[in-house]
Amino acid sequence: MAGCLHCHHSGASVPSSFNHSRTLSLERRAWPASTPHLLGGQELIRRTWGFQMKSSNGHPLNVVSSQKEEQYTNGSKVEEEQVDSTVSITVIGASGDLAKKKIFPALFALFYEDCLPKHFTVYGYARTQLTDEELRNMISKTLTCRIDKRENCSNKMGQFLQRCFYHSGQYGSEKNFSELDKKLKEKEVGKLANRLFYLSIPPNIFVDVVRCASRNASSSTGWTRVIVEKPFGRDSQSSAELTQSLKQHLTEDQIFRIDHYLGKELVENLSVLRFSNLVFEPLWSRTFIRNVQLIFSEDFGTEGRGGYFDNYGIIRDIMQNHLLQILALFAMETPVSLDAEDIRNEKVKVLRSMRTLKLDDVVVGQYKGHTRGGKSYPAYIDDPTVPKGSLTPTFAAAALFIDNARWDGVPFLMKAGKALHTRGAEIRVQFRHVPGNLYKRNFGTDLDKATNELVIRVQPDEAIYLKINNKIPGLSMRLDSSNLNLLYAARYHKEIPDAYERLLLDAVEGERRLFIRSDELDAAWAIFTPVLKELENKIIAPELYPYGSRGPVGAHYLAAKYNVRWGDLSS
Ligand SMILES: NC(=O)C1=CN([C@@H]2O[C@H](COP(=O)(O)OP(=O)(O)OC[C@H]3O[C@@H](n4cnc5c(N)ncnc54)[C@H](OP(=O)(O)O)[C@@H]3O)[C@@H](O)[C@H]2O)C=CC1
Ligand SMILES: O=C1O[C@H](COP(=O)(O)O)[C@@H](O)[C@H](O)[C@H]1O
Repeated sequence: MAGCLHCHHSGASVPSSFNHSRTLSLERRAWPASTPHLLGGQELIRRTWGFQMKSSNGHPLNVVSSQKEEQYTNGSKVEEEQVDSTVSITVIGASGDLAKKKIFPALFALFYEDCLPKHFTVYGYARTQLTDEELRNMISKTLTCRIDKRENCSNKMGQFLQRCFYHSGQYGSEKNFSELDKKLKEKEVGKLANRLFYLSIPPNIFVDVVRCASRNASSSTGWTRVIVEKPFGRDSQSSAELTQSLKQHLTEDQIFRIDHYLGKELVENLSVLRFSNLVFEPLWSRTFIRNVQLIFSEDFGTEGRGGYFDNYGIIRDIMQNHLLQILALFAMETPVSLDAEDIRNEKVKVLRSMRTLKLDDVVVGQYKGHTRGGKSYPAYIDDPTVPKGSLTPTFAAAALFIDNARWDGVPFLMKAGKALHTRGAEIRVQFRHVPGNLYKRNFGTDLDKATNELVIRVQPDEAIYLKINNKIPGLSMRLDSSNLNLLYAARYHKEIPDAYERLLLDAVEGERRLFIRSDELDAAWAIFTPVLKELENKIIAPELYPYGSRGPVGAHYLAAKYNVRWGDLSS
């Protein structure tokens, strides 16, 4: 584990679980040791290992083989101090885009950095018929080594691939999951077995998989956790139904709802920036901040994912989750500690203090075909997987408000779009004007140009910069706006890990801070559901914008309504 400098990023009170031959008492517990569980109609108080006993539907999840102080593996008593543990990571939907593009590469990166436990196995599961070797071939094409550490790269890849296996099965087949269980057990023999399932599949089969996995492939000696990919429903109701269905088979503690934006380096840094710098924290309120902007743009369309996207649209795809999560982290009160529950409690409070979004405060757009420099770019509706005449927005801008003492009246503007002129994600904080500014004359009439602005560029070219007013050197008194610039590439000569690496590692460690709790999800949907319904019921036509442009002009009118100018226009 020497190479993994992860330990542990939050500095939270949770012990590291990377001590392979650690004592069981160090094991992260799914339940406090005295949590009551229903078992066969009787309530038992577990005072032993704290592993969860069973799901609410009566099926075992993390069943411990003994109620006594001893731990048994394959019938033989294992002394507390001697048990080695292993983690089996099963990627459900292993043949898919996300698995190939993100999950397997992230797992390899963790292995490469010595961040995975000593004993681990990766299983791919999908309907596609593949042999272990075929899976390895498929994965190997997407693995890369850190640019700054190429030593032993091919050796490491070989070692990693030897730990990868495949099982073909149907998503709703208990029999197929029992077969998987048997294979997992063969690799886990003699060890305390922890299991992580990653649902990298379309949402309509989430519940089937969770049912089959919890009934037939839960660990009988260690923990079982499930990472669930978005979308978590389409609105409040469907999200609540999904949560309820998942909770028939899993407890909330076992569900790791992933929002990969929370795993991005600069989003993770947001709290550090604010809570550990005296120059920022006192300014973090309506007293000094005029508006906050959360901007996401992609310079490509929905090509290849139109089928999925058309059912969701950009508000559900980006705003309700990624941008809203950033907003909650940005605006929360100081948590009691860095513990996951303390942070998530504060995020929920922000979300619940937010005003329900109104139609008047939303602008929607959709990209249309465009020819530039002899090259043609398709319209959204040219995608063969998108229904003709679709009104699904590929762009949206929205003005949101947090009705609490800290943020009363401060507009939080969001803008997200596909097929725009650039790719990026950033947080822009525009500060108020300096009262009675002595240098007012030097800015001419446009005081907004003198606004201090803090920019947190999440991607690409990660950076934090602060626009300040400065005297241009020389004999005259002329001012300009310059940047105090922290460009990550110049400051840190280290490759930034992919968001999925951080999140997978957290899930293995049982760190829930960067995963979405069900009450957060409910609060998030409550903000957006009414407007989503209204857009659909009133059949609101999106404003068309050319592929590769800056998006609909309506976004500027919306900002102007709140006396805001989008900060990305001047960059
Ligand atoms: N791709 C991305 O960039 C992102 C994806 N996500 C989410 O991650 C999850 C996985 O995404 P992605 O990999 O793109 O999805 P895919 O469409 O590639 O599906 C993954 C696998 O699921 C199986 N599958 C696909 N459609 C069906 C179906 N209708 N019924 C049963 N099985 C099906 C296929 O495997 P087989 O046929 O072999 O069983 C496929 O390889 C989704 O929930 C998606 O919303 C989230 C963020 C980004
Ligand atoms: O969740 C999603 O995110 C991607 C953008 O992620 P990024 O890390 O590449 O910025 C987006 O393309 C996709 O539509 C959405 O589902």
